[in-house]
Amino acid sequence: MTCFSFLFGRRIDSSRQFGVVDEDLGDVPNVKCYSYKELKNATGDFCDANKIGEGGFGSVYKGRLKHGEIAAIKVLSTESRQGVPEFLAEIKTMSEIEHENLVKLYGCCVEGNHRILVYNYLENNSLAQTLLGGGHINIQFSWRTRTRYLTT
Ligand SMILES: Nc1ncnc2c1ncn2[C@@H]1O[C@H](COP(=O)(O)OP(=O)(O)OP(=O)(O)O)[C@@H](O)[C@H]1O
Repeated sequence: MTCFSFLFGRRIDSSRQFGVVDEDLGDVPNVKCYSYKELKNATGDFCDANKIGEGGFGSVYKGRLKHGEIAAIKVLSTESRQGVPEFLAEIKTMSEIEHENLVKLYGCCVEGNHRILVYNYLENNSLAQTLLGGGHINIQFSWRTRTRYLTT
């Protein structure tokens, strides 16, 4: 509850940079809120050495949270084609779904203009990279296996 009061409280400020949010946040379930400071510490100040990827949302960093959990920390970039509505939609969707094959949303950070999502960290990068090669991947599939995954 505290988290979403906080979201509401910051909506006006964040709208300057990310655009006004029309979404009804009332039905968003409780999600853990992280401080920007904790995520900054977790990622070594979002340093390049900890950057693990880049998506439509912005940069993704690997970090160690204060209780030791390793997390994938997705920072909404100001240049992102996605905005606060997509950020909120991702929180809503991911907090409602729990499945062994889906990444788990630990929580988010909404502080000033910072919009950050915190997920559990998955080894071996994305399935696409594992199948297509490239990057530092520990799994090596045979071409027969790759073809099977790509055609099913
Ligand atoms: N939970 C995670 N664990 C480990 N690495 C991750 C995790 N989430 C994202 N990444 C890395 O960050 C990259 C970008 O991920 P992100 O989810 O932002 O975008 P995407 O799904 O690749 O693309 P889009 O945002 O356009 O849908 C991924 O390809 C992956 O390498």
